[in-house]
Amino acid sequence: MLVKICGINDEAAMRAAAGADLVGYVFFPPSPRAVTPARAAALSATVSGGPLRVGLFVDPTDDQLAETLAAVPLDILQLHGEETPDRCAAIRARFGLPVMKALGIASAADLDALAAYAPVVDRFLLDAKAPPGAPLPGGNAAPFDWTLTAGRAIPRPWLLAGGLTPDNVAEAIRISGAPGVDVSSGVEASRGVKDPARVAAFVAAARAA
Ligand SMILES: O=C(O)c1ccccc1NCC(=O)[C@H](O)[C@H](O)COP(=O)(O)O
Repeated sequence: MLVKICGINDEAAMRAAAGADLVGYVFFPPSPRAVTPARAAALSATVSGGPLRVGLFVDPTDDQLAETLAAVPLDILQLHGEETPDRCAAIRARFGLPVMKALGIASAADLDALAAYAPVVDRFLLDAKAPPGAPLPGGNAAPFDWTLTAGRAIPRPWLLAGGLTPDNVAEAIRISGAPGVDVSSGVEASRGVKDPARVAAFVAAARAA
């Protein structure tokens, strides 16, 4: 079970997430969880040999990616915008890092899009579609119907995201069949502020599932 804590923006949360496999830094300024590349580098230094570092971008330019990577080493690029398969392929080739493509899921038909991305990405993050009027494309505490992925062949390793919490993650894994999970809002004390106890509880609950 792969566990990712997304939107890490302070040291206490980073320490609490040390038992996770992946931590996500949000490089999208409108987000309340956004960090600068320099801040992400400082946070990474908090935990030696810690989780893999995922950089979350929304329709990034090559310049944004290059400037970010010059300031902070990242292990995986998460693309959470409207990036096409061709754009994912170009980013992966130019920057030489694994790409995790986030896709919003609201119906079984949305899973059909995975086939076009599978040859050019390394992992999927299946999230709820942003609710109408939501200011962010992700991190909205919105779940999707977990039965949609049950028994369905997903053509790359994947993480389940959207509305997960320490209390529902075990059930979500059981119903969806997910081999990995990702959380942001569900481990926060208030929007954009991680609660270290909830972070640790989420990791423990996902590991026990
Ligand atoms: O978290 C954000 O602020 C964010 C902003 C812009 C694009 C994506 C964002 N988050 C993506 C994630 O990976 C979240 O962990 C995922 O959407 C689940 O979020 P939540 O439902 O809040 O747990």
